[in-house]
Amino acid sequence: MISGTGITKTYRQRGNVLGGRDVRALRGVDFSIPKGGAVSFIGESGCGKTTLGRIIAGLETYESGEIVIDGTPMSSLRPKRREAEFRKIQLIHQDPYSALNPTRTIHQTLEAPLALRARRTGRPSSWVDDRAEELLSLVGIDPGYVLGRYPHQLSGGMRQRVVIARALTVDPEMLVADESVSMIDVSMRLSVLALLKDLRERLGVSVLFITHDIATARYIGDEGELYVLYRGQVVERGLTESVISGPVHPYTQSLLSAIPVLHGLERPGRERVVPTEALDERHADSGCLFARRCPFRTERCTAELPELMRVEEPPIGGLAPLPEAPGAAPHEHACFHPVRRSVIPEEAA
Ligand SMILES: Nc1ncnc2c1ncn2[C@@H]1O[C@H](COP(=O)(O)OP(=O)(O)OP(=O)(O)O)[C@@H](O)[C@H]1O
Repeated sequence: MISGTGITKTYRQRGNVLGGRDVRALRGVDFSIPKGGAVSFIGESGCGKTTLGRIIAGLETYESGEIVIDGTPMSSLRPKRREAEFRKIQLIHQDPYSALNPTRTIHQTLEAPLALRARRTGRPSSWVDDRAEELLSLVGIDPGYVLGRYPHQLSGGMRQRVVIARALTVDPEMLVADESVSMIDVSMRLSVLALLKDLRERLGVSVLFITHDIATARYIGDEGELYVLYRGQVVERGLTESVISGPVHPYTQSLLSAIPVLHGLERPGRERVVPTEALDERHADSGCLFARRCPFRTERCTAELPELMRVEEPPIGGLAPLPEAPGAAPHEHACFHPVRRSVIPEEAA
């Protein structure tokens, strides 16, 4: 289990000739990713998803808050032990062209981390080759075909699978896939998604998926949880299905309203929400961060910052909430005027 509380991150812009301001990338984010779980972070460009993913993978510093891995707070550990804990979380580089060393064969690429692991765990050196073959088979490629080849001799899809196999060499507990920084094409994207789903089921590894595409989040996390980020704050979270079928925060509703309609088969949701203006980082930092763009804002919204709170029962607005399974993540939102709206495309009559 990997969790975080109150994570904040500011990128300082000292000496910026353009007179830029510090960027508050994360403003006190809490999250919890259960063992074997599927969690997606979504939000538009600049909301802080990549920063959060990199912090969770131990690749970025943060000013305040705490990351806890399997019950151990990371701030309590010395750097070497902390590094070892963060190794349980592997970021999958989504650009398969630059993620692999072009001068090394696939065998060499996998051999280095496996040999280190064999030494640490007292395994015989023959284990290294066996495990390399096993991992390649696990990600769906023929070891005999790829082991002696260099990255440029493989297709993009194969390279992507090798990258995932390399992440698996350390037996991680969690894979972090940041799609927002990826340059992979649609067909490759789908096969990576399917592979991650499969690995989650077969190995029990948890998957954190970072994307701006809500449909992708729905596919990867159909049994998992969805976190919607806006300007460094979680504005809504809960079971993916619950958030997608009954969003209560106007920002989530605006993301869902933008899902394209299948012409002739669907019609737009009846209560689609369109922000009143474009995202602007210079918008005020006081009150609700979405207030300036929200069609439903009131005076309270521009004066006070709403904290995450549980979606109330009985239903708010016209739509009934999904029943919550015992022990399931509660559906929460940060809005003073939560109303369920029918925003996703509906079947055409
Ligand atoms: N190294 C950096 N130095 C300064 N500002 C940064 C740096 N990295 C990110 N930022 C800023 O922090 C904010 C959050 O960035 P981040 O990349 O985490 O967002 P994101 O939601 O992942 O966006 P995208 O989908 O475009 O990758 C943005 O305003 C971004 O410009």
